[in-house]
Amino acid sequence: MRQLITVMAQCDPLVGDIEGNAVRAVEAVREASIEHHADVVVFPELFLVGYSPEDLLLREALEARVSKARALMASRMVPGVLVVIGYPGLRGSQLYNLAGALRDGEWIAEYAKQALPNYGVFDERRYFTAGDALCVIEHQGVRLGLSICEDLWLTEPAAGYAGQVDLLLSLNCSPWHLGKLDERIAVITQRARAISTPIAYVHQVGGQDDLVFDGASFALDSDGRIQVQAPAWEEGLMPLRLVDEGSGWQLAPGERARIAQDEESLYCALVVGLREYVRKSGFAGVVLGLSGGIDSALSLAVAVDALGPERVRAVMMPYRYTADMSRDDAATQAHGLGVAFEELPIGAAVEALDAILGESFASLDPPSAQDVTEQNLQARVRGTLLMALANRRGLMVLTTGNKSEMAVGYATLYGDMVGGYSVLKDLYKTQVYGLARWRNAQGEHGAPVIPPRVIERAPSAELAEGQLDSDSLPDYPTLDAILMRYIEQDHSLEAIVAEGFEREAVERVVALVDRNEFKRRQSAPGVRVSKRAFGRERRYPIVNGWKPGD
Ligand SMILES: Nc1ncnc2c1ncn2[C@@H]1O[C@H](COP(=O)(O)OP(=O)(O)OC[C@H]2O[C@@H]([n+]3cccc(C(=O)O)c3)[C@H](O)[C@@H]2O)[C@@H](O)[C@H]1O
Ligand SMILES: Nc1ncnc2c1ncn2[C@@H]1O[C@H](COP(=O)(O)OP(=O)(O)OP(=O)(O)O)[C@@H](O)[C@H]1O
Ligand SMILES: NC(=O)CC[C@H](N)C(=O)O
Repeated sequence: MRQLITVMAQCDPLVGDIEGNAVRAVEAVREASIEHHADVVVFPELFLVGYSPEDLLLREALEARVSKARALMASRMVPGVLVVIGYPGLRGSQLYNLAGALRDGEWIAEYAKQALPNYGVFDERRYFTAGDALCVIEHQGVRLGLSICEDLWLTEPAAGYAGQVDLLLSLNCSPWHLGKLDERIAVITQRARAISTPIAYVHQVGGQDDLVFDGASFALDSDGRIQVQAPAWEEGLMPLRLVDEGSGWQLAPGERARIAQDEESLYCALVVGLREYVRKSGFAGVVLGLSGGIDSALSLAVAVDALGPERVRAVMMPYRYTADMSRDDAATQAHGLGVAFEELPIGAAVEALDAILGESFASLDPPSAQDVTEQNLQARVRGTLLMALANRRGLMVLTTGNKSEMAVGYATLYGDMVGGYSVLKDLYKTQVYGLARWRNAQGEHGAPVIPPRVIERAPSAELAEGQLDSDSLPDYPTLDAILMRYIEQDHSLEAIVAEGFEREAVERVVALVDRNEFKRRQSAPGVRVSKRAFGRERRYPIVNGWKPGD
């Protein structure tokens, strides 16, 4: 019997650290060779520069740095092992998204990605020229074909490999959103069947700005059945075996890791997104305002799971509208999770600002019931204090807004919107509730990490006496149902009304969404978990005269 061991290197590069990523690759090849007796080691798409490098791809020094990194890899390779890795490369005057093959100190073949995605979060045509040729490498008697991510999402160009290769190596960076893994597996399964060839789907893991990559690399046999499945959300080397018992090369059954689904994978995405943002940016940790409400409570739970309690600080900043229940719940949660906790009352600061503003406001009519100046001052004092704590301690402020609030502008600019990163940014409020309940159910010995009262009480910004979110917004299930139709599904105002929602509520919500693009543009980045996150995937002009309707 002959066999070929291919190791899928599910690694996490640092975008832009080209030399560092080459060193990471060299170490992974060594480990794959020692631990798994690898004959072939495959890395994800663009691994040397990391995904997505965006306009770093336009830097003049890029080509020289990539060449130096490839030379470094060539000088430190394990003899006899074939390494396939992604990088950008100038060939002639054109930049290509390449997969190169290295063996015994020599780069022996190169494949240029043919299908360049330019939708959703992708902008590859801004940088790359499409390749037009297949690439087959022979290694230890096995014919290996190369392919890069989007190539397999189209019928062509993989079709050309049918009957020509024994295994197709696919290098990928496929940003995660809810349901993505199922979508991905369905597409790649179809491709394996169509060309009747086993496929090794090698995927990046980790986080980069707003994008998260789930790993979960896998290998399919020529009937499209998964024979090897790497774990999601963690780095690792996953071997797969091609065996020939006389009747040709077949993919042998291998390890099959359990893959998290639904809330578990959503929660993992938030944890990985925050952990990698903080680690790669070099912060000592994070600080957040803990209000006794659900958004900051869930953000705190994610932060502790991502960074450990010793790198997280929580601050309760009470004012006259803060209920005792909020103070108690904040303290209970912080102590339960073992994070540093302090109370910084904001009364003196709000009063000082009121006094300074008093003279300027004196000539104006008394504020109307709708005037939010005083409410926003409270939020801005809190934001100022959090930024001061972050400055002095080398921390980053974790901002806690969710997608429902960001959609309708229910947040204060330079107030509760201060912060470097947001874990809930792409989660509707109803999803926040679901995830908080899920996290509580995972507590050790059933102990909730979020006090149940925080989940059960009616949501309030506590910026005015007896204030409830429902005073200014439809209840969250209704708000989210309208928002999901308007934002995720692009339904028009009239179409949403026709689906049975109250016209007045739909008009109000749609107007708020349209009017608050200015606020979203100034909001912190956060983990993308949907197919239609604000920012890259939903780009609207701030100033515009579009009338909502049909
Ligand atoms: N198109 C545009 N382009 C650029 N800037 C624009 C703008 N339209 C308004 N602005 C500016 O923005 C200001 C209004 O924005 P901003 O000052 O933020 O204030 P605003 O949006 O008027 O009020 C904040 C709202 O968020 C609610 N809130 C605050 C804090 C926490 C929570 C919560 O539960 O999470 C809710 C609060 O109850 C209130 O309804 C305007 O005064 C104007 O200066
Ligand atoms: N009393 C407070 N102490 C500390 N932080 C606060 C306080 N009030 C508000 N914040 C911060 O501002 C954010 C916005 O809070 P607010 O209560 O106004 O609305 P929210 O969106 O319902 O959030 P939450 O559900 O966390 O209360 C909070 O998540 C928290 O980070
Ligand atoms: N990097 C890519 O080519 C990714 C595109 C692909 N359809 C995905 O998200 O999986």
